[in-house]
Amino acid sequence: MAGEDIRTYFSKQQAARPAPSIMSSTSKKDAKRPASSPPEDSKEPPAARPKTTQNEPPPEASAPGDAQPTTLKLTYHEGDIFGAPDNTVLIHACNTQGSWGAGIAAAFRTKYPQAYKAYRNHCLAQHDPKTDPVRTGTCLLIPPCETNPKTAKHWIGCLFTSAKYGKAKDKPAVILRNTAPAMRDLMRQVSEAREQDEDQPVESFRMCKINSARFGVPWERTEEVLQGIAVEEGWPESIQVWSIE
Ligand SMILES: Nc1ncnc2c1ncn2[C@@H]1O[C@H](COP(=O)(O)OP(=O)(O)OC[C@H]2O[C@H](OP(=O)(O)O)[C@H](O)[C@@H]2O)[C@@H](O)[C@H]1O
Repeated sequence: MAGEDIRTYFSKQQAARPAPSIMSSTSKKDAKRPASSPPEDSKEPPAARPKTTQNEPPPEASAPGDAQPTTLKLTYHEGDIFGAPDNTVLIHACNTQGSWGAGIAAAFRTKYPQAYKAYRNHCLAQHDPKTDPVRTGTCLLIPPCETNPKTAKHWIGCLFTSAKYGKAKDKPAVILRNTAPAMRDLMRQVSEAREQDEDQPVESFRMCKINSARFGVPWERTEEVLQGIAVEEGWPESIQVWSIE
């Protein structure tokens, strides 16, 4: 991404969204929904949609000749995800219990102790795993917050794709169902953060092969879900997938 104009990296499609509360998706609007339901999408209100009959395609389906929406592209890279330049968002999958206990999450905990505190605070203080759990299908976006001056200025995107972890983790189908809304929530929050504070611009996105190890979902299934996400204005059109294998 170095040297690349970030305006070419983000989509220029028109959006019609009001601005934003940022960083956590637990907005007042969302507070009424149950813990396991994904957030509403920010598409046009239902009233604006054409009525359909049984013989007509659903409103989401495009008519013949319509331009297809741009969908998210993934590019593949080998190497250390943590070697990213400043202003990169590092994305990983998380449980809602406040644990970055193993796998790449444990590496995040070691490298970004302040971010780990922010994640714990979100799961255990802003929410409560027993009485008011973080909703799966959402994301916590943590801006660069480390106090060690040697630590790179990385944003961290925590995709809540499973409520629990270990043997109690959600089933693959549930994790996959949570993945697209969590990623869309991340995109929305990044887009809003860029509108609000130009001093901390997000310039690129790196993710590991989320869900694929401890969460037990074959990468190809997560890949298919991510590649189906329609890109909205201000969202990145591509995400880098980094692996060390
Ligand atoms: N140091 C490292 N550097 C670079 N890449 C590394 C790496 N270590 C692993 N990878 C790769 O990163 C991908 C994802 O593999 P992971 O198992 O981590 O994540 P996941 O998304 O399946 O599951 C999430 C839950 O795992 C955790 O542990 P706890 O349940 O808390 O104990 C969390 O807290 C969540 O809950 C795989 O391609 C690994 O090869």
